[in-house]
Amino acid sequence: MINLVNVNMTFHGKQILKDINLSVKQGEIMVIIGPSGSGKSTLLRLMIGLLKPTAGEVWIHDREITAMDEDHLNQIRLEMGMVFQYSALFDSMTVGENVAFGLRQHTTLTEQEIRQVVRRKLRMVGLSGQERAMPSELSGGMKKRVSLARAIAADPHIVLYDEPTSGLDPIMSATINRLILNTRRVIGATSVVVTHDMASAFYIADRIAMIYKGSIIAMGTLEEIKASTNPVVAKFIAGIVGYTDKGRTKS
Ligand SMILES: Nc1ncnc2c1ncn2[C@@H]1O[C@H](COP(=O)(O)OP(=O)(O)OP(=O)(O)O)[C@@H](O)[C@H]1O
Repeated sequence: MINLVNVNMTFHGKQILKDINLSVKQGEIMVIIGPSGSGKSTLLRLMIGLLKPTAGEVWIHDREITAMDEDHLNQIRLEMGMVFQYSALFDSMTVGENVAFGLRQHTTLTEQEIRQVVRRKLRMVGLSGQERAMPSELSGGMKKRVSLARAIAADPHIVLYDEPTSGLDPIMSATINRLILNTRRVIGATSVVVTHDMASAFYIADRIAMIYKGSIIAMGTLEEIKASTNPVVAKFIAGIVGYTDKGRTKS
């Protein structure tokens, strides 16, 4: 369970997030949509404690994390996995070492146990036998899948995804979408997915929250979002106000 209470975030005097209240239920897939620069990635980084809000509270299960020191935050992060926007694999490590990284750092599993987990997670993302490959040998979609295998290596209670389908063709996007659903089914993880890909949002979301200029302007099930009378929401989901490949919004 994730709970954001009156969260505000300011960078260099500019308010990026305003009075955000967001509750993600156990096992739910919450999708965050919104134009480029509206504060979506910032929201994810607040949830995993990489940023501290200027004001407000961030609750992970029953613990409020904003005032925690790094040691306590690291303990909380053991229960969380994050799939970063650009996969963020360690280029000098093999695929297997990437997936094993967190397990080696933070668990007491033996090497044999770690190898078994790595094999299982790579199988889950359709990359069986790729342990020895280097990230540079992989396509973008494969890198995303390795990144997902790494994020779920320790069976986290919470998985955060930052633009998991960006830059992928429709077939690979569909594969990633199915993996997100499968991850929730297999490990029961509470999931937050930031995306500008409306097809993906519609496919995987239990609920959708739309951020616009730092505020949540709509939240609800797919049907509720589709029925929104807010013109900004209606235009966004119809693709009229949206994200372009150049990272700018059009209106
Ligand atoms: N560490 C930082 N320091 C200063 N400004 C920042 C920082 N991180 C984000 N910002 C600013 O906050 C705003 C929101 O950024 P954020 O990355 O959260 O948006 P986003 O909705 O995820 O955008 P995109 O869809 O393009 O990834 C942007 O104007 C960005 O420049």
